[in-house]
Amino acid sequence: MDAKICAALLSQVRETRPLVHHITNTVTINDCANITICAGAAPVMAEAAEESAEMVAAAGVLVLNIGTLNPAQVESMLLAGKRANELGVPVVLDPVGAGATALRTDAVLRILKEVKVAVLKGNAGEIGVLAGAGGKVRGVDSCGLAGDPVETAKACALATGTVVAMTDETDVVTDGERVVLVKNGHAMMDRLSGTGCMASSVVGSFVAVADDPLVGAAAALAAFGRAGEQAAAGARGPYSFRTALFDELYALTPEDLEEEARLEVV
Ligand SMILES: Nc1ncnc2c1ncn2[C@@H]1O[C@H](COP(=O)(O)OP(=O)(O)OP(=O)(O)O)[C@@H](O)[C@H]1O
Ligand SMILES: Cc1ncsc1CCO
Ligand SMILES: [Mg+2]
Repeated sequence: MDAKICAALLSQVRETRPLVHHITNTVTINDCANITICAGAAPVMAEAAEESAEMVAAAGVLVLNIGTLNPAQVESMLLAGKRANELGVPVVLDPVGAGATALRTDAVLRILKEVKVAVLKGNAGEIGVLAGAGGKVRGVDSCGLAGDPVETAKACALATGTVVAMTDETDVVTDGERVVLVKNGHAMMDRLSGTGCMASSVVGSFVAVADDPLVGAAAALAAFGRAGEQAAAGARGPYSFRTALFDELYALTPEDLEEEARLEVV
């Protein structure tokens, strides 16, 4: 896993333009659609239970995000997720707010039990909760971890049988054995609602074209983080940063990513 692979995957997303089927929250749904386009992929949001399994047949990846979940939406996620498994379409799960309420925690555990998830992408608090390692979540925000981030992410990966992508200042991507740290990004990304959801959309875009979900997730977080670094340069505050974040991901070249991706394989 190195910066060259990140660049190659970015090119591949743009060449193949995979369809990224989202069942996601109402807060950031539009941001997720547009960041997917800026990554080079094609979004579709389709959550009705009457169509979610049908839509996933056309997709390169399914992104499930429980940010504004309700019981009917969870049933639709399960239908789409099971169909994705039958078809070999990878599934990315964003456990937004897991640990904040029982509904959220239970929904994530049920999806993980009934659907084979390729990548579980959460913030530190969410992953800590799902690892049973003392994470804390208030609303949708991480209140941090009790223990070591790498050990927590590894424990979560082993407990869930997924690749875990735990976002923070340094992102930790692991399948429980291999560990990649991604050091791209900017603190401004934490001053804006939805960067975590957008990170899941970008992860989905890359996982759709990658042979290995761990490599796809790490490359995606490097690309998104690099866009964040570039966007912060001219931003006056969170909202001008937001606009620049889309523009910088759209403008990101494989050459720049190969030079600037800051990965550490541990
Ligand atoms: N302090 C930071 N420095 C660099 N990058 C950061 C920092 N905080 C967050 N990021 C980046 O921002 C993105 C979102 O991560 P974060 O952990 O904030 O998600 P989140 O809290 O779930 O987001 P949200 O709930 O607002 O959608 C990731 O790509 C992460 O790498
Ligand atoms: C603020 C918020 N509440 C539910 S989902 C969401 C978007 C970012 O997680
Ligand atoms: Mg955050």
